Amino acid sequence: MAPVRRREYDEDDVRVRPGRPSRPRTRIRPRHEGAAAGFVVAVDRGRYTCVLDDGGGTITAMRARELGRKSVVVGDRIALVGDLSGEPGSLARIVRIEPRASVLRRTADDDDPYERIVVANADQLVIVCALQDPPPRTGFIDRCLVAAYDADVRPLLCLTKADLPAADAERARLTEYYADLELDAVACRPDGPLDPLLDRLADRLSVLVGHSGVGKSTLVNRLIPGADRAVGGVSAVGKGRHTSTSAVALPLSDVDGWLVDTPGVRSFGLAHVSAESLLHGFPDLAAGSVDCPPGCDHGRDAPGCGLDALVAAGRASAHRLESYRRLLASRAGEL
Ligand SMILES: Nc1nc2c(ncn2[C@@H]2O[C@H](COP(=O)(O)OP(=O)(O)OP(=O)(O)O)[C@@H](O)[C@H]2O)c(=O)[nH]1
Ligand SMILES: [Zn+2]
Repeated sequence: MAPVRRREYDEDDVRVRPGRPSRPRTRIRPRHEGAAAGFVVAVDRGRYTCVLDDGGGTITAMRARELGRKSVVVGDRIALVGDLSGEPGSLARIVRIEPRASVLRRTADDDDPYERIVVANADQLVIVCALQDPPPRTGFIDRCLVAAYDADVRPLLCLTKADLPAADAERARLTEYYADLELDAVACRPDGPLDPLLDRLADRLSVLVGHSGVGKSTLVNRLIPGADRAVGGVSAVGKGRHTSTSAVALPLSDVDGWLVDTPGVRSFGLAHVSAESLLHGFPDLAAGSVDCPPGCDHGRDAPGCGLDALVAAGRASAHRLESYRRLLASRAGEL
């Protein structure tokens, strides 16, 4: 008999029946002891593409009924049983979702109560933003920062089209705007090396998010040759083949690490983020809230709000406060 490993049992597992010879009985056997570990790289209509930790093979799986209503999302670490061969037509079962290190959420709109998880276990949110064409929008970046801080995921600003004429001026403007934040940023140009970006992607699960046209697909295709992400909305392979709008995790070629492309996610609705958490997305303003009157909502008309005092004292930027209040108002359905 195999030796019993202690951690598989605890007091709840052993029931001693009174009045009988005290023979401990195992009530609960550790479930799916031999299950394989893996992680989810794509989700498509109830089918989950998973990569096995052991050997790195790719298999297709479905959810086991015992998962109940728990959703399985890209990035989830899971336990798999059944047919793990990966042969065409084979189907494994996901029997367990491991605890998530981070959960990146969004709602479709700021007033949409239905929140969905974009990616589990992400280490980093890469906010892709062009320096020109389209010009950078700090409102979008601020919104992504809130989502990142809320999810406890590191934000990285990735500035594309650094080769265009207005790039330097725009970059200076952004640096100034985010001067009070420890916000890491890299700039990319088509003719320049991607090493600074690769350094930051190495050994991480990174999620890319950006508006249409900022050069996200171009970037993914450079980082992962063969990824065939549609550039300019048109697939390199053929029309319609890459119109999927769900997230997909792709392995980086030159370094260890994964990149999650989120074609369907153009921005983050923040209905699920509380007003206080929203302030965490603005660490340069947060200090002001200690001087607020009790119950202050930090809104535009809040009397005696400490955030106004902070700006008046020159310790924070009025533009940043304006951006915070715009998000606050948008969440409250005022826009
Ligand atoms: N000048 C310049 N143009 C770029 C750069 N990166 C991308 N582009 C161009 O910008 C346009 C949009 O690029 P995409 O990679 O399709 O942008 P996207 O963010 O994936 O947008 P969608 O395809 O709509 O999702 C294309 O015409 C690219 O050739 C860059 O670094 N510099
Ligand atoms: Zn306040």
